[in-house]
Amino acid sequence: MHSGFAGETLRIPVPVGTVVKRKKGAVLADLTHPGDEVLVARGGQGGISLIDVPEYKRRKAMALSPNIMRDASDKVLTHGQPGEEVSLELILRVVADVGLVGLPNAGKSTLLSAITLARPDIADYPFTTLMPNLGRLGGDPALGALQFSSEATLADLPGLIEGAHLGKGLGRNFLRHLRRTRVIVHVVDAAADDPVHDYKIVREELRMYNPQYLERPYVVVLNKIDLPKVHFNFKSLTSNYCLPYFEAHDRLSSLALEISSIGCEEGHDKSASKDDLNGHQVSSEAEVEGGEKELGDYPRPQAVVAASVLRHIGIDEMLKEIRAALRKCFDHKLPEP
Ligand SMILES: Nc1nc2c(ncn2[C@@H]2O[C@H](COP(=O)(O)OP(=O)(O)OP(=O)(O)O)[C@@H](O)[C@H]2O)c(=O)[nH]1
Ligand SMILES: [Mg+2]
Repeated sequence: MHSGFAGETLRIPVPVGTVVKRKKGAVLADLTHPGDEVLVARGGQGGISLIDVPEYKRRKAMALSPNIMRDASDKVLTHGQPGEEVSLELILRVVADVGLVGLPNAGKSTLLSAITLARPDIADYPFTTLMPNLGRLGGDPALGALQFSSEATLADLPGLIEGAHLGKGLGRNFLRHLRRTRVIVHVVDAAADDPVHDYKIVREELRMYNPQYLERPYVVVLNKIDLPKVHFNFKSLTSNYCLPYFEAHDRLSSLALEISSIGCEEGHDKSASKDDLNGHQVSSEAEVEGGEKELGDYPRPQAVVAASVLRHIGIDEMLKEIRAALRKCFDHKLPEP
């Protein structure tokens, strides 16, 4: 019996981080490492030529298979069988250690380009970034060999808006990219009218999409401090933080203080304490456990740093804090996607 050459294996290259699942079905593979492969459809059984097969064996094979063909020169062949056909869904979840999140125009892409060799599009209008951009942060030169390496991949994500978890803006399309990140960096435009409100919108969107995101160590970058408005805005920041005229110059520190106080000490659910930072009574533990956790019940930021990523102000301090957050979760296992 003769068989022809086997057909070529069809390999479809996909980016690292691709999840392969059956359309509306089970996940077949999560390709998180370079070189990972998965067989999604087997090739068919090849056809066989019976030309040189002795007559009695040929008759036997022909009797066994209904799948027989005679060509013009009376050569007998059995047909091959078609290969498997599958419908798949390929979902990309980028593999990055750090995810940059914030409202559109906050300066996420500018930040990425300031500390890595990535050159994403940057522009003064919302939704400049439509797909995640990745950049590689080098190790900390201050550390010697064999010490903790803070090399990390950063993902700059498209801007978030209120209702993103429901699909508004670019919606859920990119919130899933945070799944594999260990550390989150919130980029906040400190020159905006109400940066605290902006920051809360983003945290709230993360919470609504996946509350686990709020448990991860995070750093808040108050960006654009080169703009005078950041330091001299005589309007109140929020209703709780009305700044009298003579304190207006200290807007930035008040902003940092207010943001760093949103949340609880790690390991201490705010609900366990009767008083919050402002001395207000908070709900009892039982009440919070029974209901949904609020932003204040999740950990506070590791750090709130002021920077201008465009003018390279505060970059060292920012990197120090991002590296500290990375170091903190260095040994922690990533949650299963
Ligand atoms: N003055 C000042 N402008 C900045 C700073 N960082 C970013 N910008 C400007 O802010 C605008 C938006 O910057 P991007 O980096 O594109 O913002 P983004 O957060 O990536 O925006 P999206 O991709 O739309 O979500 C650009 O015009 C930047 O030049 C900063 O530190 N200071
Ligand atoms: Mg961008």
